[in-house]
Amino acid sequence: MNMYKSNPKDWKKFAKFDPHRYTRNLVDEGNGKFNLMILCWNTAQASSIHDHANSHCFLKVIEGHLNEELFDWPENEEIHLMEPIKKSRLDLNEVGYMSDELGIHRIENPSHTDNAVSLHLYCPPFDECQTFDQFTGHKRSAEVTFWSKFGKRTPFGKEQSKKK
Ligand SMILES: N[C@@H](CS(=O)O)C(=O)O
Ligand SMILES: [Fe+2]
Repeated sequence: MNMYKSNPKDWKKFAKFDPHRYTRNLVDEGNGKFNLMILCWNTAQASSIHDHANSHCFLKVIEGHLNEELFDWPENEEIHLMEPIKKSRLDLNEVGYMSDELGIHRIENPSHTDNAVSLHLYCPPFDECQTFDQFTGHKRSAEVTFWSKFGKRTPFGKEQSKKK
């Protein structure tokens, strides 16, 4: 991942943006052993504070840049404001690593003019994680979803219910 130098030609067809939320676009399922995905961050889009469900997470910025805020796991249920213990910036072609052992984090495209795109490898894959409210420290489970898989929009809304 470190050696790869971003070339949009390689990944453009997976990079789908949504005006309301950052998107997760599945590129490869690694025979069930890992998930490789492209995440697209419109201007000012961010994830909520979340864990990584015991998975190892490698990410590389392949367009624009991203900011990461690292937090400690909340110790108890008491209402408290979560303060970042570290803030870092990931520039184009930079690689980061995250796991539950390091804590929990939040990623943001801080730019108000430029999109950002990142390549994520999760091993093992996961379909649920926990998200945390920065203002209370309270957590809840959240299903993680793909905006597209292998370049095709994932069925959603009416289309999805027709299939059930
Ligand atoms: N771990 C997040 C993206 S990020 O904010 O690291 C996800 O899989 O959606
Ligand atoms: Fe993350």
